[in-house]
Amino acid sequence: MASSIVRSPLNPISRHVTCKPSPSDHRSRTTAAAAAVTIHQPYPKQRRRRNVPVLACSLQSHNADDNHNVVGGRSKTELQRIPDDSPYDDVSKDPNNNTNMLPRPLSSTQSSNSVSHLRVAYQGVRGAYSESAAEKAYPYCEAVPCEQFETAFEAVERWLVDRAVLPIENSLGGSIHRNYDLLLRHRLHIVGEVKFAVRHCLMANNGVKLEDLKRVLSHPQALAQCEHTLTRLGLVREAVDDTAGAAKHVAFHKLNDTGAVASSTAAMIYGLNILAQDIQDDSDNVTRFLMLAREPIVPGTDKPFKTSIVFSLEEGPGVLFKALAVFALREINLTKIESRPLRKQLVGASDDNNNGYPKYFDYLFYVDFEASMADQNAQNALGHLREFSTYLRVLGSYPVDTIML
Ligand SMILES: O=C(O)C(=O)C[C@]1(C(=O)O)C=C[C@@H](O)C=C1
Repeated sequence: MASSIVRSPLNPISRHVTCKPSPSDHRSRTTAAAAAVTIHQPYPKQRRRRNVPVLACSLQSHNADDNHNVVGGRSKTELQRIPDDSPYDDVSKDPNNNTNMLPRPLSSTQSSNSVSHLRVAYQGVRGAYSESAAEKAYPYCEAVPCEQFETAFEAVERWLVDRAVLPIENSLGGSIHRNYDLLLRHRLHIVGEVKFAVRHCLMANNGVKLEDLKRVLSHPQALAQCEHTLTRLGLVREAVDDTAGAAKHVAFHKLNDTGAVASSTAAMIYGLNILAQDIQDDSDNVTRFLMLAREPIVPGTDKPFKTSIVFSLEEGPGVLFKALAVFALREINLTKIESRPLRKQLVGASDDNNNGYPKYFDYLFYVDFEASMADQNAQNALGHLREFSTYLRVLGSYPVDTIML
């Protein structure tokens, strides 16, 4: 009986050549960034205007049509706006003195589903739960598939898309640590959250029966969420980049001893047969996704807001207790706390010595609390926390998602 997860040697999504832009050359950066979008249209019937995947590494296109698709309904000049880390973000250095290049704060309604024509990056291929979450967050959006989580962050930073929607925690599998780390590494802002009910199906090619299956492919989180069923069936588990990518791989290679764990939407898109439905260990299986943008939203007090922060603490007894007490004292409810190893170069901390011994186990604490940054109580709590934190960053203050889909 299989108990371990093995990483599939096959990457079902990426079959691409690299062409990295030079970081020093703005022109080559924007051109290469635009060329990072390549054509993949294996499914002729599309529900709505879809874009082509953003790849982890750029592919220089030689096809004139590719360039047309890169634009995806927007003008090329729009896509070639200056990225956030550009030397031109100070308008005085912009040769065209174009003030439109300056980021504008979003209003809290812009973070919500009232915005149309947005291009929204998600990780995975069509049929991934992240795509559905992106469509819940921005119902009229153009969902843009990305190879990796990091690609989605970069797509926003390079103005290839307007937002990214990425999973951060699941009620059965826990935190998606990679995205916590990427939130710190990148300078995007959390502008909203989406909670999405994840209902997994076991699927295979037509004619393949449950008893024919020897192994099953899926995202590691999805495999973990279906632990009981997969163990009962005695299937060898193989981890791939996303659930829909697993379904696509099984269909594309016409595998007859391998199934996939993915959504019913993925089964439909890739023409697979659903052998078992709702195979997650708990019927209440919810993934929380974050909506990310280049600019923060203006926090309000007109509806329930949540704020996400990250901080590190001075060394000493009871410091974490004191840090959490700043919220308890003000009756601010914490909804999530996560700790991750602190990589000093990311927060600019100095190399500490612990009584002459080097310190290897420094941590960052990610906390979500139920208050808006427009609320004086929350401002006071953070002012208090700053007194004994060595690093503090507000990742975003955004409306709470109260509608479960
Ligand atoms: O693979 C997908 O379909 C995803 O959207 C990714 C992901 C995740 O990373 O947690 C999202 C939701 C489910 O919990 C399983 C997988």
